[in-house]
Amino acid sequence: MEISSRCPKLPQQDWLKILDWQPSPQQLEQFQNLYAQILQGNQQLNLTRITEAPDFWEKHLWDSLAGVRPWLVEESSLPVVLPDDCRVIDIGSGGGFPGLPVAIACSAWQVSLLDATRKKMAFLETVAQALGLANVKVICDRAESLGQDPAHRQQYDLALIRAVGPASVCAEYALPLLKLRGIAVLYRGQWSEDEAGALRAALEQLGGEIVETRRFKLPVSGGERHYLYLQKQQETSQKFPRRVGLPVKRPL
Ligand SMILES: C[S@@+](CC[C@H](N)C(=O)[O-])C[C@H]1O[C@@H](n2cnc3c(N)ncnc32)[C@H](O)[C@@H]1O
Repeated sequence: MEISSRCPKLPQQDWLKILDWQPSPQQLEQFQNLYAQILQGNQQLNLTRITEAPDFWEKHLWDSLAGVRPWLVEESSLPVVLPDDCRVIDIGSGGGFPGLPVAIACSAWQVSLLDATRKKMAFLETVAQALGLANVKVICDRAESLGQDPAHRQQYDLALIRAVGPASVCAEYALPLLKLRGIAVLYRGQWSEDEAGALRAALEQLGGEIVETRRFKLPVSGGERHYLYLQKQQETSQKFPRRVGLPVKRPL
């Protein structure tokens, strides 16, 4: 492919480090093509500031997959078994992270990428096609609206959400979209007990619980990452998510 040949090569080592998972040759090629597509899309759209190959590999690919490691390596201690054709939603997907790397790694999963920005979503549609990802769907909407739409409310086994806002806002976006017992993965950098306390208070109102918190160091830069696993224990009250803008303006 012409784009790939002009694109720097991604580092190939270290996938196994901490992640305990190794992509197939086809998946490696899809990751490389994803990198090429994102670099090209970045010329028109403000998709990401992470463009150097080692950074892209670590902060977009590796980090995206670290959040779903419990299912990648089938050693999950989480109280949920995801179905083979797991329905996943990546909320505030932006340039396609973590949803696209997850769709590449878990090809049986049905991954919906949700973002409010139409141009980014149109771009992600073309990327999914170029990569041959038949398991990816793109939705252009606000999380607050989708969470009140019966076609999407309580329809997902797994919600992924990275860099979209404070944890309680992410929880208000994610919990209504989950099936009962479904899991939301909150991708965080630093994480404190104070933040955990605020999140627990929000989850009490939303019918969820933090069932696990995992901490990893990124394999190259050593940056700290936390992955929070929230489970929906009870149906979320119909009053959540609140109307567009309110979760951010007045976090739970
Ligand atoms: C900082 S970017 C993060 C993108 C990606 N998740 C990542 O980690 O690279 C945040 C994205 O969330 C989207 N977003 C923020 N609030 C949203 C909402 N309420 N509904 C849908 N998308 C939202 C924005 O349009 C933006 O693309």
